[in-house]
Amino acid sequence: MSQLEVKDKTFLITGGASGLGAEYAQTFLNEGAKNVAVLDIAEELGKATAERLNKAHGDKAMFIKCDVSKEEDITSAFDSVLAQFKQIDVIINNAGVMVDAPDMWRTASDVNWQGLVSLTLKGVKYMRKDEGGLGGTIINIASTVALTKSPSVPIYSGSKMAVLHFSQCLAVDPFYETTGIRVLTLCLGPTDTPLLHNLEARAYEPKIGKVVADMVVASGILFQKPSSAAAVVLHMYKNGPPGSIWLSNENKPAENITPVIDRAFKDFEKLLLP
Ligand SMILES: NC(=O)C1=CN([C@@H]2O[C@H](COP(=O)(O)OP(=O)(O)OC[C@H]3O[C@@H](n4cnc5c(N)ncnc54)[C@H](O)[C@@H]3O)[C@@H](O)[C@H]2O)C=CC1
Ligand SMILES: CCCCCC(=O)/C=C/C=C\C/C=C\C/C=C\CCCC(=O)O
Repeated sequence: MSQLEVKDKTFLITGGASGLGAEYAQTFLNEGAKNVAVLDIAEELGKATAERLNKAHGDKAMFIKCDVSKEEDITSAFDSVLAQFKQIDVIINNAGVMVDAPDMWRTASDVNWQGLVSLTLKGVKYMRKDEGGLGGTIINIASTVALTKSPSVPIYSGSKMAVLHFSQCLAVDPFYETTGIRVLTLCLGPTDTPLLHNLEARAYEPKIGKVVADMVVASGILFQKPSSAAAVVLHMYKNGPPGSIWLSNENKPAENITPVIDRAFKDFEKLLLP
């Protein structure tokens, strides 16, 4: 597969006001993206990010306040991006929160899971070539916690496993041949953003949160640079075959882990199929 162009493409990035979403916006504009729409619940931050991007890149960015846990926000944000930029070629479903605490887990699950599903379905409907669209790319952000067991944040981890499995099921052949839409998934390892601050308060139970927070400090686990994650997303966008799953961990280059995941599923199939 030849490399896909970033030039002339319009990106919609959720959770793009700060953290990794803002890093992805910057990276794709640096690569010549035509436009970037930043959707986020954080209004002041989002406006400031769009202003900064516009200063550096000449009015190519827009901010739209959008809470991805709210269906009506997603619909109206999607329509606003189309009204302003006339097209959407790439959706990065990046918005995510890690809070399994009793008063927050439902809202967090709506953001991490339902919001991502909703925007993916909206993107598919709009982009699909078999219904008059131009095709495109949808990048869904999962996590390495979808591949390992994290007892302190089981709800967050479950939502990331759901993201991974939803994306791979959606992409099964002949999805790409039919729609012209590449669905790509990123399993992201620990990356230095506010998501990993204040770990103690994020567990489903305070006692466990303390244990994890202490363990992370004691183990000296590497939080990779946001720029490493962005480089992987750029690589995936340019080179990722439809349905592929990628790893970004410890500042290493992009690794296509589709064969590893497929092998595991083949083992399940051996158990389950006649
Ligand atoms: N930082 C890390 O170690 C890892 C992050 N990830 C995933 O990467 C994605 C981005 O995470 P970070 O940038 O690290 O987090 P972050 O906390 O630094 O930034 C998250 C962004 O999402 C926005 N957001 C929160 N709730 C929202 C909502 N309801 N609607 C729209 N936007 C909302 C926030 O305002 C913020 O701008 C998330 O999906 C996260 O789960 C995955 C694995 C590791
Ligand atoms: C605390 C889990 C942080 C999850 C953030 C994420 O999406 C991906 C992180 C990848 C690795 C974990 C990073 C730091 C945590 C280190 C040990 C976790 C132990 C998990 C647990 O006990 O639940």
